[in-house]
Amino acid sequence: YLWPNPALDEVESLLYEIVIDTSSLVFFVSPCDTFTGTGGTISGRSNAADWIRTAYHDMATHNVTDGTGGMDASIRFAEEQARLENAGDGFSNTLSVLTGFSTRYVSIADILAIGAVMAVERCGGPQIPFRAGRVDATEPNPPGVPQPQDPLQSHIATFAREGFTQTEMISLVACGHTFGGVQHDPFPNIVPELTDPGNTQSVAHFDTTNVHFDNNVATEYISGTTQNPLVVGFNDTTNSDKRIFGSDGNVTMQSFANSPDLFASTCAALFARMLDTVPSGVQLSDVINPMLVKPATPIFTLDGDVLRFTGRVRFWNLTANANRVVTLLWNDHLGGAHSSTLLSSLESSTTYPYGVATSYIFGNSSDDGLLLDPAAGITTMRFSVDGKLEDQGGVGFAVQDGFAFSTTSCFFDNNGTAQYDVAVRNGVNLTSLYIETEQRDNTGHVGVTETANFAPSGRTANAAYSIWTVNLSGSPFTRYVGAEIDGVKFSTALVIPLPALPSC
Ligand code: HEM
Repeated sequence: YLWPNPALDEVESLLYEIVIDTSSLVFFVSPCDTFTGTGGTISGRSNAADWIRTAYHDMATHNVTDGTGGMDASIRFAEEQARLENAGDGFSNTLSVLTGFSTRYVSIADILAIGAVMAVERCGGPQIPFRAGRVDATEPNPPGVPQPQDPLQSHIATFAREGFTQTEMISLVACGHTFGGVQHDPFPNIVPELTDPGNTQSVAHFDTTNVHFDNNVATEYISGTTQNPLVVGFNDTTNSDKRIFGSDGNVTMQSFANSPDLFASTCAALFARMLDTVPSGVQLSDVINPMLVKPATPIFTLDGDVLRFTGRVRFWNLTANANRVVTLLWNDHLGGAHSSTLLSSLESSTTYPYGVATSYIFGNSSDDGLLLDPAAGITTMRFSVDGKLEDQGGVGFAVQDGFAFSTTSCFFDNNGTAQYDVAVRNGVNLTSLYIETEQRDNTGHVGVTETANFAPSGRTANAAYSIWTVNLSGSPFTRYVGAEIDGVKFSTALVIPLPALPSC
């Protein structure tokens, strides 16, 4: 994809800038027996298993014929969770962690899919190609998740309705059931109460490595040692894995038992298909790979006759070179071309599981040349690394300097109201300039509303920019400035008041 793309930029970071700290999604599956529901790690449960099961149950309502259902986060509705086919608290546990990671740009459905990917990848499984763009359903889907007591023919028909062949059904069930197990509480007719202080929720696991992706679900099944409660359960009616795994004479399960690699590659492909099963009309992105050159959204501040340009750029897997020279090149509105060597003192490197990111900050000090003449401004950036040009195949990295925060913003101390000034470049095709606020609705979905409009103040900032203004009270931290320029909407965090506005 081409930068800028706020939605894909965020997803790319979630997938590849993997740091395990309390604010990260992967924290909740690190280590893989982490369980944030009742009982913690001694419960016999795991977030990893819950997250994978949740993704399947969200997808399982899909109907290939009419294109309804699929990965759309409809599982978040209480009406779906109350159905017998969605027994257990695994869905509410999953959503209580993952919903908070959704944003205006990344839907809950995308986050559920990323959660499943992280659970598999961080717990021994293969890398799963990821596409973004799932759309959150606004109401529950009709029922349609398979249950253990259903006959084999019904399971085959259900997976066909979801878009999977019988062989794919066998495989996908095995791929899912390498994690977790069946709990006593929601399934008392399958699992008896276990009196095990290390398994307080009485979970009968599908294989002996229940928080780790591996082919033990197949090797234990083929060798006859399996304790999978859906294979050797005391009630044969609910032995759905036994009927499903054996439905092709064990050919598929035998192949998985023979080859961990075949199991891993089959699961990677089928998990991807499961997660990419979306209602018709939803358009997913291409597979998201790490971006080799990825700027962060630049921020412009207009200070009198100076346009300050601050930003950051991240390079992926650069070859080590102590004397590396990275240059930012840019074109301006007057036909000029400029360059500035980025300071190695502002370089930092982070090693992530899938690669090394090397970042440079630019424009936050006065000596690296990014104090621009406002009339010239900037239209596009390019980078050069040791002489090699990085410009998205000639397109460049387009930058929007049509609006900039103005340092004329100020604070009326008497009543907590601030005057927010934004400078607008003369001559831009500006349709509207407004304050945005984000809020979650009662289903967790993040919406954006335009809550106030800027108006021209009649003041000019300099020959190139005029000031628009709005007075607002309350915290700026939840607010964004939005602008529609040439029919395209841009949004940027409201950073004017930082560190502090002067008094008006
Ligand atoms: C005919 C198809 C299927 C049936 C009848 C079935 C049935 C079940 C049942 C009864 C449980 C126990 C849930 C609990 O105690 O909370 C379970 C757990 C699980 N299922 Fe399935 N399943 C099927 C297909 C799948 C598929 C296709 C996947 C994923 C690709 C999957 C992933 C999981 C996972 C990860 C768990 C463990 C949850 C946990 O331990 O919290 N299942 N399944």
